[in-house]
Amino acid sequence: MARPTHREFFAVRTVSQALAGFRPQRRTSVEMVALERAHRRVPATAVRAPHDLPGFARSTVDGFAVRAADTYGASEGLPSYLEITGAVAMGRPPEIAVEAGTAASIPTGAAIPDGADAVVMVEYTQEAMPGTIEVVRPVAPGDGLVRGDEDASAGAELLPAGRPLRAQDLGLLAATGLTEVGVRARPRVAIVSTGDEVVPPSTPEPAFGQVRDATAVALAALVCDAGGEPDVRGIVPDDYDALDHALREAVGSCDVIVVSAGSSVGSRDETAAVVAGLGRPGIWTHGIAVRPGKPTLLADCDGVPVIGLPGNPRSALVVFRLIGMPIVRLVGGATHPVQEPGVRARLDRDVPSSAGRLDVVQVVLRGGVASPLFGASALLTVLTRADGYIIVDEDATGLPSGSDVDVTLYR
Ligand SMILES: Nc1nc2c(c(=O)[nH]1)N[C@H]1C(S)=C(S)[C@@H](COP(=O)(O)OP(=O)(O)OC[C@H]3O[C@@H](n4cnc5c(N)ncnc54)[C@H](O)[C@@H]3O)O[C@H]1N2
Ligand code: MOO
Repeated sequence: MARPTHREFFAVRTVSQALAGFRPQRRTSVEMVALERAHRRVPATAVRAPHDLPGFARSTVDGFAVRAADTYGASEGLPSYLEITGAVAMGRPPEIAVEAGTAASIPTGAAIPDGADAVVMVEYTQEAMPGTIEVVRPVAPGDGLVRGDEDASAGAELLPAGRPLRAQDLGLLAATGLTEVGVRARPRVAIVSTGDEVVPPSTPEPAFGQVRDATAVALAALVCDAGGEPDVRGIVPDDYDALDHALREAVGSCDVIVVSAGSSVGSRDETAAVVAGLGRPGIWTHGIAVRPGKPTLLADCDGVPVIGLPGNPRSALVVFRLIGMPIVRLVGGATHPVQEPGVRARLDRDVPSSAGRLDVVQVVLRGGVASPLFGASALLTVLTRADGYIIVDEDATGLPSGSDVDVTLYR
């Protein structure tokens, strides 16, 4: 009698072990990009201020540049009288200096003239007679202005390495005259779909038993979200040689490889065998204690991280968000923790879970109440109906109805 073949994977790693322990060394190269193209790109090194910013002391109000001491004790009943000796023009060096008993009119943003150490807002002055103002409120030195190095002093770190550039970061770089920035190239991420039954989404009428590839295009979108450049490489049949060929090609031209399906223990599931022979050190784990997504595979093949995702599209997307996107970000130099948008909400049903396994549960949000969505991993609409998801940690054995939970929102 033929002995039944029995293959098995072990969920030997938890999600946190995977996130902390599977840290590929690979980083993309550095390229210079113009600010206009730098949004969300990742600085390869910290950016330092080439000079003081703003570079000269500036007024922050419309008013009069003064010596603060000349205004001490000023009030409505007992104003200080100051002689106006001139006006500072916007965008030009001041042509006058402020001496004791005098003031210069100044607009918001203009350079503070020599001798002045504060600016009185125009609202706290009035013209006593032509050429003389009354000041009815005292100012302290430094009031109504920013110092020449107050935004940044020369050499100070403006932006950290590894934090994707945001709109305000681009504004700061522009203000310092840095019109280009050195960033990591976008990691090129190969997306390989496998399965004899999987056909392109454009297939008008799949044969009975065939399914359209739902995963590749969705993974490509998540790759973009993680700062990568998706390289969708089509559908490979459940065949060792075909998959071996497809993955070898990808290793030569990509920074990360994502294989969807074929990670489980069925007779057609070739991913692990192919990945094991693809490069060193090879498979880091085959199996992660997560639901959905247990048959996940992580490998480093000659410096290229390989992520084998479960075939069910929903599971694939959940795992890629949890474990794949951090890998893409890391290879692309993003070392800063990502704050996903989230809200607190109250669960309206019990959520069961087993200890030792992390569960990702989709929820619908209505007025601060989170309703869990249940359904087989094969069902995509559980994801599309959801507003976000909650995580039941490894050490919890479920969450009771009424618990306050953190919901991570799908954007
Ligand atoms: N005996 C066991 N069977 C299964 C287990 C198990 O632990 N023991 N785990 C189940 C879980 S959980 C998942 S997830 C799947 C994962 O299987 P594979 O990664 O080997 O993937 P396949 O078997 O090839 O496909 C599963 C399912 O997904 C469909 N699929 C695959 N690719 C696509 C795609 N690109 N677009 C749309 N749908 C896709 C495929 O047709 C299958 O229906 O294994 C369970 N079984
Ligand atoms: O891992 Mo399966 O991915 O639970 O559906």
